[in-house]
Amino acid sequence: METEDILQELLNVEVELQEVQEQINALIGRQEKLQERKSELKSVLEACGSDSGSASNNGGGVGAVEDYSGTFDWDAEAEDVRLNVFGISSYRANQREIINAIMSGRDVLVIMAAGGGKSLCYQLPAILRDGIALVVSPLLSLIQDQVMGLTALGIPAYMLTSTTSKEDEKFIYKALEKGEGELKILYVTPEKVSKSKRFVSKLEKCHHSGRLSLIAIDEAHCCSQWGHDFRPDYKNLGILKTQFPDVPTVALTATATWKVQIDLMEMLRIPKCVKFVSTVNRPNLFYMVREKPSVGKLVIDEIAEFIRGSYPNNESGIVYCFSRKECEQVAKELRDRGISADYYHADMDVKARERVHMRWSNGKLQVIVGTVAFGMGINKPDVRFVIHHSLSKSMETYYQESGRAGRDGLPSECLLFFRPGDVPRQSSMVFYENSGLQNLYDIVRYCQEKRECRRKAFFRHFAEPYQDCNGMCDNCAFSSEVKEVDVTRHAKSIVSTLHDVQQNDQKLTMLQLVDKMKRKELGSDIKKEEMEHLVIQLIVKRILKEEFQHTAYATNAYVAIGLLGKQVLQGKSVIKLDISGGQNRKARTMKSAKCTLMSSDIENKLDELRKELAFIHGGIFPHSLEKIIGKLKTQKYGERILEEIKKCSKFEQSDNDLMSENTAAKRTSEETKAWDNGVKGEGQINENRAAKRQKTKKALVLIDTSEDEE
Ligand SMILES: Nc1ncnc2c1ncn2[C@@H]1O[C@H](COP(=O)(O)OP(=O)(O)OP(=O)(O)O)[C@@H](O)[C@H]1O
Repeated sequence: METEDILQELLNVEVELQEVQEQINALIGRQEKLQERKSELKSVLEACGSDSGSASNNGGGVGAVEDYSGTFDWDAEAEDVRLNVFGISSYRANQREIINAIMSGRDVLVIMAAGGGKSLCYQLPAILRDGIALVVSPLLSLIQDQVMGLTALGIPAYMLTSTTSKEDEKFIYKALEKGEGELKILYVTPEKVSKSKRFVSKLEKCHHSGRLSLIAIDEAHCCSQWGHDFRPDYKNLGILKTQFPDVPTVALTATATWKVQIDLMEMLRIPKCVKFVSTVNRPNLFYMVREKPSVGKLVIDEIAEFIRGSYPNNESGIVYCFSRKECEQVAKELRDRGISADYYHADMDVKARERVHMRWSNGKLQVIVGTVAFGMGINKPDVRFVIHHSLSKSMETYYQESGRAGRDGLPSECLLFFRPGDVPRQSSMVFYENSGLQNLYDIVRYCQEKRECRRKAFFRHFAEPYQDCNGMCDNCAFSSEVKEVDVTRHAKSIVSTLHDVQQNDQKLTMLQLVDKMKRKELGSDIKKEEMEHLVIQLIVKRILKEEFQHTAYATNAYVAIGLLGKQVLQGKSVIKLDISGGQNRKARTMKSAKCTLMSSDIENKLDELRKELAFIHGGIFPHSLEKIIGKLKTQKYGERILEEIKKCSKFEQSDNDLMSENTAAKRTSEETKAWDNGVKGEGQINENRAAKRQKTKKALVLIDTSEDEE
């Protein structure tokens, strides 16, 4: 054998070995994913076997389900606090059970969708139990909101953060150490626990004298590196359980995949916690995806048209953008089109950000155009639309971001603009994260889906059984003409083109590849945009793959042949591409959708509203009532809700004063029934109302003050 031949064969063997190694890596990755999915499906099966909303015990061994819905010693007192302190007429799903589990001294994990009412689950036991409850929360703004709300309800709540005055700090430390002064709920950031020895030592003293009532960890998904908001200081919170093993710990989050749940239970050292998982479904959100025009100005035209058409009365919304520069540009262009919009991103100084946030919260600004920095801590309940100018980095992030719409339970819209060209921008940011590319490709699949219910993707992602969408997504609400085109020939040509390119030691970006393909005669029977979709689809299916190269200023994404590329070249795969007919996607909005929508959810919402209004009939002032009515008028189902409000509003006096108690006699029979179901007699009810009116007034004063400050 000639030396040259040997060298050639050696080279071939090395190349093949490299290929085999790549395949092994990919298969190991796939194996991990499948293992994870297997466990998720098993837990779904378990959940299906038991009643939904029931508690599962992670202790293993003994019966998997515990019942916290029965009667308990503290029932009457809990009802009393719920009604008289929080002014809440009835529990929502799982709240009572969670409260009972905490009261029973158990560690608890609560997974409840945004706006579901997680705060009450730890705040109510904090009041019932003797001593001080410690709440760890990730953001100052969240803490401030909570403390302000609790203070308005007359609950002694404080925060110990960088903004706390010396005087308050002294008061808090005295309360912890000596039990002096009135302190029931103390909010801190995770940094306080992990970095302040002084604080932890005071906490130890508090515990030592039996006055640490419970520990609540809000936004607990921040513990996990697999979650979407990992915060290193959350990792150290496990010391709380180690130091205070007998104090019930409750971890709360809106979303946690199975992997995140395992991770956070380990981090917080609560392996035997009772788990309450409520559905991730947000039935009031209408999900839709639109093809994003390649010309930037046309995208803004569409966004502006959507806002003007569906939300002409200054209803609040958020537009999420990929970059800071894009935020500023989009906000300006929306303003040029007559929409009151401003931007929010991490590059602004804190004061400027707060100002924008405040104007938006007060309804003085209709739209915030933000990066992901505009995230956790947004408590505005009446956000009617969330628009994604470009795709998020994962299903989980999209669920969170779009979930900022409709926290008040009223119908709201989530619109995502997708174009394949946005994928490499995202992938070059996330490829180094744990499962970053896989997560991105999951949402790409969601965006490219033209038939399947959008909710199905969420249920699949969070390993939950499917629930009816009730026509609340574009794919369910509108019949669409989708053509399935056989593009095997094109796929083969793409792979062989890339093969030639790689042979010549060259690289192509996605757009360069598409251009090259379009120049070939073969590509001419599908449009350029369709070719882009095809390339992205081939990447998601591992026929192609993305490769990344760093320069001094950026990371560039290139397309290469993927694990399954050879199969296509050998003619072993058939590739199909869904192509939409010529429907006008702009006409696809919730307003025009014929959804059979969520009658039961609307009924629940009405019921809650009815009870609430009957309860605070004198506390709602005519101008705020007008505001609610104005907002609801533009809403689907608004008319129904409006009628209900009007029914209740006959109790209102025309001036801003409180209603005289004798008008209570005019309550409708339904409202009377709601009251009869309550625990109190009429005298007590009147007292409740008076208390609630006071609280409402107090809260309004607080809001007014903050507006003045602005
Ligand atoms: N049982 C109930 N009946 C009526 N309103 C309730 C009930 N429980 C909570 N709420 C109200 O629902 C709203 C949302 O509650 P909360 O802020 O606790 O939600 P959350 O689950 O923490 O949401 P997020 O994850 O978005 O912060 C609040 O205005 C709260 O007062």
